[in-house]
Amino acid sequence: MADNREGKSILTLNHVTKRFSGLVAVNDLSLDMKERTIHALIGPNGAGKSTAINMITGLLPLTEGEIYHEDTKISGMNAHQIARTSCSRTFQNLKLYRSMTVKENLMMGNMTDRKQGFVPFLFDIKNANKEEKLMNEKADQILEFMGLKDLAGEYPANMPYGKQKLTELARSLMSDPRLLFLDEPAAGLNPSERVEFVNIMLKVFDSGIDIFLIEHNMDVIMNISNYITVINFGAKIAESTPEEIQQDPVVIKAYLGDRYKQNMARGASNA
Ligand SMILES: Nc1ncnc2c1ncn2[C@@H]1O[C@H](COP(=O)(O)OP(=O)(O)OP(=O)(O)O)[C@@H](O)[C@H]1O
Repeated sequence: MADNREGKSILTLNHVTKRFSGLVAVNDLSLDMKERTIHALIGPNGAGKSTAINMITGLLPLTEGEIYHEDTKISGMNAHQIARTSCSRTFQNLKLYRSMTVKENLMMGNMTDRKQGFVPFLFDIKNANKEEKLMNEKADQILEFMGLKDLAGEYPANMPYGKQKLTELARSLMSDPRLLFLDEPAAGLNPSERVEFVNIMLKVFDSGIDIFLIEHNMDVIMNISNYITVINFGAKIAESTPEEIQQDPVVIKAYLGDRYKQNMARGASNA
């Protein structure tokens, strides 16, 4: 896929830093994600990836710096305000409601992102009924799109982990995002679930939603991302296309390791 570096910026981080008392978790990180791309943020454990995504989506305040979604400054906004700028996310650890069915989880996801909040919804019965009908239809469409229609009435605990992950992704689509943040979407998936998830991610991208993702699985990263930013100890050490990143000696030393390089060489000679 083309990396679209000349395109319009959809997410911009300007000199973003996060300090937890003495520890610098994210250190002067700048990044420019272009629209119509899948942009990956990678790095070793503890490099600061989750902290970065938590700041971008409003779960953590920045210590320094600024973040923009297109031309809107989103640093300083809370998570709900940022969600209303057409950003949506999934989490490293699933956050599904265990006592609700798959479809109820989708509808609840939309409820928490509602523009007027939850309380007016409770008192405005006429509009609430209309809105519930629309949400119902939308949930059905998304479940169909994601291949989850047959599981609409199922409870998450009764489903394989891969389907639970897909349910979380489906719920994140209920708010009509333009930009989707995925925090380790392939973690815990078996190889066939991983293939299914990647295919669905690409389908979501093809539907017009740009994707920013954190992921440790290099097959996933190298196969689907257009552009990669690599961080180590909170600071950016490289950014480029997947082809260039996997050849970058600094990235190999800090993260990918010599074993990855040898596997790549073996793969190339077997091709
Ligand atoms: N709330 C917190 N308070 C103090 N330190 C924190 C907090 N959250 C994260 N850290 C520290 O900040 C650093 C970056 O952590 P972070 O979870 O962002 O890394 P990561 O790259 O997402 O790691 P992983 O790949 O293991 O998920 C780590 O040293 C971590 O211990």
